[in-house]
Amino acid sequence: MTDVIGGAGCSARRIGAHGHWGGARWPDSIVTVTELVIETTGLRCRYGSFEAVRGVDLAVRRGELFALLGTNGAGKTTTMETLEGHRAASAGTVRVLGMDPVVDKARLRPRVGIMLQESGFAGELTVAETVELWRSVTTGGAGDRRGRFDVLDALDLAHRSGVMVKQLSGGEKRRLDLALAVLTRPELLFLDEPTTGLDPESRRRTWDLVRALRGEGTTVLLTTHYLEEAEELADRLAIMHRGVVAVEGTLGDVLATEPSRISFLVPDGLSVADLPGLPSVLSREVVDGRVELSTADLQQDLGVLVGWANARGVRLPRLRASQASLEDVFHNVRGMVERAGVAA
Ligand SMILES: Nc1ncnc2c1ncn2[C@@H]1O[C@H](COP(=O)(O)OP(=O)(O)OP(=O)(O)O)[C@@H](O)[C@H]1O
Repeated sequence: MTDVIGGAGCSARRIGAHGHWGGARWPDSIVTVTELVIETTGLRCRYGSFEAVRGVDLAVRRGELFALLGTNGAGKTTTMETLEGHRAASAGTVRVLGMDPVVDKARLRPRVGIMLQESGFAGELTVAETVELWRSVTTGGAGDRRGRFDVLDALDLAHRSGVMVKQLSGGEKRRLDLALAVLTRPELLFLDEPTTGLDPESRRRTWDLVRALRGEGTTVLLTTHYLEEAEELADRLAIMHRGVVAVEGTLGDVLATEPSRISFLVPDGLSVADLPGLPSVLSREVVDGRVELSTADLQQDLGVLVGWANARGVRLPRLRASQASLEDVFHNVRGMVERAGVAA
């Protein structure tokens, strides 16, 4: 099991809990009764003497979209390439659709769609020829001929069918990569940074297509550097740093691992000493007359504070309350990993 902890009262799994997954709402029964399309246990991957992935446990359930986020060099691509069967694990177990992705690569290929960071298709072929070639490689020529036009259409590439791949723009190439990955309507789709370099409209189209596939039951493992992409699409997500998973769960679970904030100006005629004590406050600072609180339970502390003020007819000038953002959590993963004592 990866070395992770759960924050009190939330079901995210977070690194540093002395070898067990914590979190009150993470019932084992869910994991055991739901079919796992991807499962790794203690996954480790080496490049020579350098260990890029250092004991990762992943459990991706059928039909969910799981986002793998992380700092540069965290090991996301290495993990994905191992799941795709492109490299062997140096330790741990890996199951994809119940099979070993290296040993059973040929059996997995028709069921899995892969969008790599770099595709490397022949530049001299047209878009249509590339799609046709890829269709015959992956399905032996069988399959739905109409489907290929639908997917080119969905990604706004139909009008570029007769253009050579080398003449496509970077964003168009990326969209072609995605079109090829989804051509056979795979059960499982690996998307490695699918929207890097795309303009906002193309990104939106890509999200729509991914959502539609997920709606049809496709399981998706996505890596991305765009936090809003994970927020938009992911059922669950994990954030990696230096080869380990720092935190994992639904977006809500992951956000709940970081304190929320409340701030307001000290009301006229009162001093800081007059303010009420709040049950879940973690820290309190007063800067230039502004009270800044961090809290483990925003709803509870905000309720107590506002209730106190209303009962006394006190206004709390420039009152602001905000939950932690995914960016806040992301910024703290380095610290989480270091505090857990597993930094490389
Ligand atoms: N072929 C290789 N030989 C040696 N080291 C490698 C090789 N490929 C990757 N690495 C190293 O392994 C670590 C993990 O790399 P990986 O590409 O998996 O990270 P990543 O999380 O996908 O990073 P990024 O977000 O920057 O793309 C990095 O430190 C990288 O330098």
